[in-house]
Amino acid sequence: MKYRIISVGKIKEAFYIDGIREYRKRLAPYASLELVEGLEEKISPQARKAEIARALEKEGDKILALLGDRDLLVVLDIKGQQMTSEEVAYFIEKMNLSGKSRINFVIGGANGISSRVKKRADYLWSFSPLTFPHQMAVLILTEQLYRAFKIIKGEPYHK
Ligand SMILES: C[S@@+](CC[C@H](N)C(=O)[O-])C[C@H]1O[C@@H](n2cnc3c(N)ncnc32)[C@H](O)[C@@H]1O
Repeated sequence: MKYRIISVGKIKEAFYIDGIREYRKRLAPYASLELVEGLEEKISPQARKAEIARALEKEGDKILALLGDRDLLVVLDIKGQQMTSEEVAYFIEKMNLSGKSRINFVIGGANGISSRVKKRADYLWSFSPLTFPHQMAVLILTEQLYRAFKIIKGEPYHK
């Protein structure tokens, strides 16, 4: 199984870049994790609802264009289902038996994710009811994937 994070926004801040790089390095012995970023449509901070909606749809088109029949889609969504880290490990094991070839984790930009992408999702995953910046969501995701693989392999990891 391959794993791919699709982040609509770019990872720009050095401290996020460093943290994400570190967890991807730690993950490397367990899984191939690709990171696609920067699908964001440029809109002004004063953009009205209709312009935001159009941008979300264009971002949604770009995300959906990356997916084929053998792709599973997990959308990171504040209003999704919450899981413990053990449940994440079980979820990944179950997905690994699905017969598909890649799990895609999508993290939205400043305005979230289009409803068409959420409809295509196999799972909507919420880390917590708190809202995190997209870069932090990517960092949390890489750490939780690393933790999940340590649990799956029965290897120790500092609590
Ligand atoms: C700044 S947030 C977007 C906030 C936007 N107003 C919304 O409601 O989706 C950017 C992205 O980070 C991810 N994210 C932020 N907090 C999250 C959480 N608690 N659980 C899961 N994903 C989260 C989501 O993918 C979200 O689209």
